[in-house]
Amino acid sequence: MGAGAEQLALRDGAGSAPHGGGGSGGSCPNGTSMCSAASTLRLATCLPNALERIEEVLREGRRVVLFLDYDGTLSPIVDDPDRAFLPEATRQVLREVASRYTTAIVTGRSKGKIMSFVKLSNVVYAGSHGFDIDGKLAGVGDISHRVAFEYRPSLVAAKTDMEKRLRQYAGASVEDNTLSVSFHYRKCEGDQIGAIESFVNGVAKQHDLALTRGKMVFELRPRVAWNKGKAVEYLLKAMKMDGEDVLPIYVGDDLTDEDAFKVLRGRGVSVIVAETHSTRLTVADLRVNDPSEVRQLLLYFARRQHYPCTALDA
Ligand SMILES: O=P(O)(O)OC[C@H]1O[C@H](O[C@H]2O[C@H](CO)[C@@H](O)[C@H](O)[C@H]2O)[C@H](O)[C@@H](O)[C@@H]1O
Repeated sequence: MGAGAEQLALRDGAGSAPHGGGGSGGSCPNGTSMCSAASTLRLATCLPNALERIEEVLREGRRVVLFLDYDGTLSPIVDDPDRAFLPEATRQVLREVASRYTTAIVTGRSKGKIMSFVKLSNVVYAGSHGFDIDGKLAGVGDISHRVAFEYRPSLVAAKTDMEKRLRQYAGASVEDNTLSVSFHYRKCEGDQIGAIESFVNGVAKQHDLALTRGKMVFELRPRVAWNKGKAVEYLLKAMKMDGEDVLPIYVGDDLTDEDAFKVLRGRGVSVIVAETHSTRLTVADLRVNDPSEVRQLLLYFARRQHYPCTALDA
């Protein structure tokens, strides 16, 4: 871990080093033992705000590479997954940030869908939870990597099975993310969720797929050892950004982002998007409140004066 991140942790009111280092239990306003140094998992609300600490993190001068989740991070959560558009102000600042720092979007969305939402050519896209990577960086060239595409027929079959049962679960919808399939229950009655989970679990078993959980969504994906964390490791190498002089920063809100947070322990800085009333446990180092604070964080990168630029086309 970079010294900056370690200092951050030790000075944090939460009192624990995020990467298993020292420090004593501290004064988290929530007063919970989850904030103690002995625990790796901490309440998100115990974490310092990234907007207050980012300058300190960057002081050591490592070259920054940014990994950004989409839903709930760049784009606010909305009821209809097809209408989770990127706010125009965020697109503008993201374009600017990506012209200065190597930037990748790591999302559960299909690659096609995320490209249609973000509409920027100077970022790398890791769709389907990192199973489907595509992008082009000046000085590096094409970055393209698809994992477990042989599972596509099983995913299509699972999607068909789930669609057939949609009428039974009012409000539910199915989303094809190419190398994962989402079953959304945000608009379903609360008492249906148990039945939905058993149903989706059955479909997962039938087609030999893995089941993961997100924000009011169950997701089926190939049963292989790959996730957003593996995608980040792959990308760091492919981007030629895997040296000790590099500081990877990952911002995300969902459970699937924890895989990436874990990979960055001892190596980078992870920022969870979680509101002040959140009960979420996380291995992240820092927190921001919501996508508008993510935009403020990006704005900080866009406006920063003295920085080692890492986007090779800048
Ligand atoms: O990795 P992410 O970019 O965070 O994608 C994870 C899932 O996000 C989307 O679902 C979530 O956002 C929707 C729109 O705000 C919301 O309606 C839904 O309840 C959330 O779970 C997306 O639709 C999924 O396919 C992604 O896997």
